Amino acid sequence: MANPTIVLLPVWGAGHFMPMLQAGKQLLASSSRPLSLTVLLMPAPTAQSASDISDHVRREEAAGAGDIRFHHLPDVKLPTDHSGVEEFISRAVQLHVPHLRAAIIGLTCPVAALVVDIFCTPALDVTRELAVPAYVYFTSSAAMLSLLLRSPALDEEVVVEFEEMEGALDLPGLPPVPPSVLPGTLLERKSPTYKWFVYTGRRYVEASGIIVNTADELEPRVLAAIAEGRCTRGARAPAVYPIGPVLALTPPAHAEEQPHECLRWLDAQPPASVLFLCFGSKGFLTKPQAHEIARGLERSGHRFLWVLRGLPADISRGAGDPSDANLAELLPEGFLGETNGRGLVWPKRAPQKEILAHASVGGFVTHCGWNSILESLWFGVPMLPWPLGAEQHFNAFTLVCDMGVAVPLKVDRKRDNFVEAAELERAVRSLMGGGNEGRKAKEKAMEMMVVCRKAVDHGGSSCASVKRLSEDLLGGAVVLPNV
Ligand SMILES: O=c1ccn([C@@H]2O[C@H](COP(=O)(O)OP(=O)(O)O[C@H]3O[C@H](CO)[C@@H](O)[C@H](O)[C@H]3O)[C@@H](O)[C@H]2O)c(=O)[nH]1
Repeated sequence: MANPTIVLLPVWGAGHFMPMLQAGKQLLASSSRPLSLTVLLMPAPTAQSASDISDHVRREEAAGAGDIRFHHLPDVKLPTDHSGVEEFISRAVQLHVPHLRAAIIGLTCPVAALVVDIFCTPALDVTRELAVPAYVYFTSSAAMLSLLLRSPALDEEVVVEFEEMEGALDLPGLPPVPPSVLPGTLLERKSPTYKWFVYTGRRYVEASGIIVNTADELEPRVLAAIAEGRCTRGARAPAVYPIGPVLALTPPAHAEEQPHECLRWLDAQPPASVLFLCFGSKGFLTKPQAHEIARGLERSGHRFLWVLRGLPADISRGAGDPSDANLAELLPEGFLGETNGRGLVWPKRAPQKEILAHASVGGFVTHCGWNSILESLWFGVPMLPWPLGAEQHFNAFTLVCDMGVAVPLKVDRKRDNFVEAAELERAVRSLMGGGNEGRKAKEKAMEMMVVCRKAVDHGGSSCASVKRLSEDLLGGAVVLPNV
């Protein structure tokens, strides 16, 4: 009989697809018996995501490493009347449920599990029907997982909107959480995205396990709280496998390849002197905000490498990718000339991981996507958190208040996450200027770098977790009637 296969159902965003595939590859590599990967690809909703994914698939197929098969699911008519990204993805996944079912039934080998992205809760219906073990691949932090698992209880305990409640929220394993940092999905209880969040929290307990892109040593208290059932009202929570940091690191460039222009610019800068600003795969800035940043950076006097992206061409879809920035239109007149030599503004997607790995980078202004945070920790770079949406305000809170790897930045969430020039200048000076706050964040980030690398090394906690997971998957493999 053919080797058992792990079926992956990723969603298309850069912060979801790549880490999930990478995790799947780690599982194949650490399994004691041969396993294969079947990756189900839902058609991506934007041209950029579609081309990112097909590039990635092409590279994987060309490399031919491991037994990995990609299976394209048919097109569906995507929703256009959604109220948020979460609802958009979740409804798209719902439309794919029949295709998913057919794809799994059509497999001609035993199925070890279906591993679904955090947005793919509707797929759990298929695993239940076919009695296939279901696992969730959680692309965000364990802190965020604890919030999700605890959300059905919070929904009953708190009767007003969270922002109107008195005091802080109790999330086991974390310092008291101010409601103002909760993900936007939780801030309006009547909204479909709120309902989606609580529904997801309720259904996660059905999974055989939750694979989390974190390490035991990064979030020890939260992981312990989940394992002890303190986030699920004492009920046994699904087994949690912290296997991170899972980072899809770019292989070193061939000697004959020219390094990226941003890296060549960094080569000419002193060690740890450059502040790197990048707002994730979806982040873009308006002209007033870009002006404010420009003024803040100029006045701070520090060196910077700023990835500045413009408005998506089609903003109505909620999932649009930012466009290449028109710098002449977005930046104040004269800014590029005045900062020439100590600053570089890059208007397109940049090789973030390679930039964070560069010795000249000393700080990172990040939108607090979980992958960006892990990448920053992996290279020991302290952060200035500038959350823009999703669970990023909550991530920013944990970076500052729990991990201590970031200097706080005042972001006005009620004004579309606006940051004033003076506030940015203050925070940049604090992070990059050698003061107490910045030094502490740097020390902590260096500590976390060691922790992250140890965790995935042989004998490390995440390495052990991947092994345990691959054994559990092998043990649970199901033979469907078609085999
Ligand atoms: O110019 C760029 C911009 C981004 N990246 C990469 O793109 C990924 C971005 O991932 P992440 O930092 O997680 O941000 P998002 O793409 O915004 O991720 C979504 O998914 C994450 C994981 O669930 C959530 O934490 C975020 O809030 C959500 O917005 C990272 O690997 C970056 O290195 C680049 O290489 N170059």
